[in-house]
Amino acid sequence: MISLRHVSTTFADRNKKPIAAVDDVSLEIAAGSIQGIIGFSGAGKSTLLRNINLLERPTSGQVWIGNTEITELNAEDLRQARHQIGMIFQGFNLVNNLTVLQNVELSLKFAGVKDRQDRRRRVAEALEIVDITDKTQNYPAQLSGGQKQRVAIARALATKPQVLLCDEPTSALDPFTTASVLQYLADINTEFGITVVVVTHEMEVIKALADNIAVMEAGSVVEQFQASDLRRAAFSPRTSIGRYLVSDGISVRRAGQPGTGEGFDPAAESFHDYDQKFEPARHDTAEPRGHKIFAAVEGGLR
Ligand SMILES: Nc1ncnc2c1ncn2[C@@H]1O[C@H](COP(=O)(O)OP(=O)(O)OP(=O)(O)O)[C@@H](O)[C@H]1O
Repeated sequence: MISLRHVSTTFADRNKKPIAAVDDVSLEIAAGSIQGIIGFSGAGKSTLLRNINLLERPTSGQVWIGNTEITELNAEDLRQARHQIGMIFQGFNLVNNLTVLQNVELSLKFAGVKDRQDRRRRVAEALEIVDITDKTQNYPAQLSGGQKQRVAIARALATKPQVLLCDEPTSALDPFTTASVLQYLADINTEFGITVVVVTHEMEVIKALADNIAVMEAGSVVEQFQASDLRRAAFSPRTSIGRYLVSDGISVRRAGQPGTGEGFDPAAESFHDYDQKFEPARHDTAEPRGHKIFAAVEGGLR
């Protein structure tokens, strides 16, 4: 239902030299699925995500949401279409001098919901979905990171979108809070059938959440597979990220000791810089989506 067709986005660097942030990407994202996009820092993941709602308009190519080519829409039609596409960010992007209620209500005001009572009812519904009704009158500074992200999710859901774009949604959160936020995203996908697109550099996030995975390198999608492929013994990914995803984590060679030959080997992969951003997969407790994610830590989270 989301179709990116030959999408390219070029920026100019400080010396006016072109940077192909996204380079001829074609990607089909099935309605109701969770699509993960993973890659090196600077691979073009965020730009590609922002291409989907034209927060960053592609230099060339087409973006289709369902039967609508949104790259063709005029400003007013695009404004309407954007209400079908919610977005959350690593830094939450809440308005600091507005309460939780006012933050969520803002998206409804922008969407043109005129009736105040109607807005308030929809705010209450959205806050209920992420279990944060007790913080309605709080300001963002009075919330934890996880609570802020839940408010941001409520804000994105208030207009009842078909698509939820998530740009590094858990990168600023600790592992326990990460598990909680991922569970909400999984539940929202299951319950409302919302298509979720998640950009992240966190391997365990991709493993826990995504149905389908696209690996980006230097502006291109270089490999695609399904999460279920990662559990097939015969699956042999081409990219180092794919190999990391099927491995149990990083194996480090120690001087004078033989390597185990298992896991992801940063020395062998020439992957040092990248690896500093990545943590070993610590949670082998992740269950398939639809079950509780990270069941071991779930009890005290909500
Ligand atoms: N507004 C911009 N102006 C100029 N260059 C940009 C702009 N936005 C992104 N870029 C460049 O485009 C490339 C892709 O950036 P992008 O943020 O999409 O990558 P990313 O994979 O999301 O990386 P990260 O995980 O570090 O956020 C990078 O080289 C980046 O410096």
